Amino acid sequence: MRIIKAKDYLDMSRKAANIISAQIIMKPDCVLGLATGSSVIGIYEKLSKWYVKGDLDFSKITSVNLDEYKGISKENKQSYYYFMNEKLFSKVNMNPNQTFLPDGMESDSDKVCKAYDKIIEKCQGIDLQLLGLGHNGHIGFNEPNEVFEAVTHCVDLTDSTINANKRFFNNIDEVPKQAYTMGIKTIMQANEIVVVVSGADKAVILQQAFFGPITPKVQASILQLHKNVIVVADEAALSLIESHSNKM
Ligand SMILES: N[C@@H]1[C@@H](O)[C@H](O)[C@@H](COP(=O)(O)O)O[C@@H]1O
Repeated sequence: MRIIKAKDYLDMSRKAANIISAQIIMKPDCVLGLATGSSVIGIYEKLSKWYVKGDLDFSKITSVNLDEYKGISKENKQSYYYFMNEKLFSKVNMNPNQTFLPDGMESDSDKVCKAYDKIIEKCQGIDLQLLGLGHNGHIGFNEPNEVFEAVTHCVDLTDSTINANKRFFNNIDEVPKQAYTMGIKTIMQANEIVVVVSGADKAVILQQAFFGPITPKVQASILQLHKNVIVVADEAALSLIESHSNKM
């Protein structure tokens, strides 16, 4: 695992966007595993700008997103589909037939999850997986658990996640209680993983996830076992980590 220290959110976004750009330039038909959340917005802004400048071409890229709320339509502004479309897909020349998220409107969980795993399987491997880090250590919507779930599944969101995400909704009752998420095995099979973490409020969980014991109670801790993980974090998020740590 490599940790790249960024000055602040903007610097973190620029550094992470550079890693993703390098992937796109070196392999124009790569498969990107994409994420939602505040931590990745700056990255999508950079990638969109570089596309407009003519530096990046997304036409051959395939993307598979980590997760989607259950019971929310694509048109709903809080859906992850809407987020991805607004922040990235509509800003670059991605082929809409090659961007995938779990179908939040399908109530048959088994059907959605199996269909999504088929899509991922057809991609023949994720070249680069982008991840944010939840305050409870979740990646995608893999919430603290007794086990690491392997493939796409339906999750009951924890109160802390519902609470953290209520800022995007009119009130807490509107926050969906369930979501579909890619599993840990699928994430771990990605060739390269880039985790972005920003802010003092993520300092404790960053320390637990990357320097604590590997446990399904902190799902991100499994990333310590991946051979090619880059954590791009700002100074505030890294404030509890000794700068002489051999991971930095
Ligand atoms: N499902 C998403 C995660 O994929 C994301 O990493 C996390 C952190 O979000 P933020 O970057 O806004 O802190 O939030 C959500 O719950």
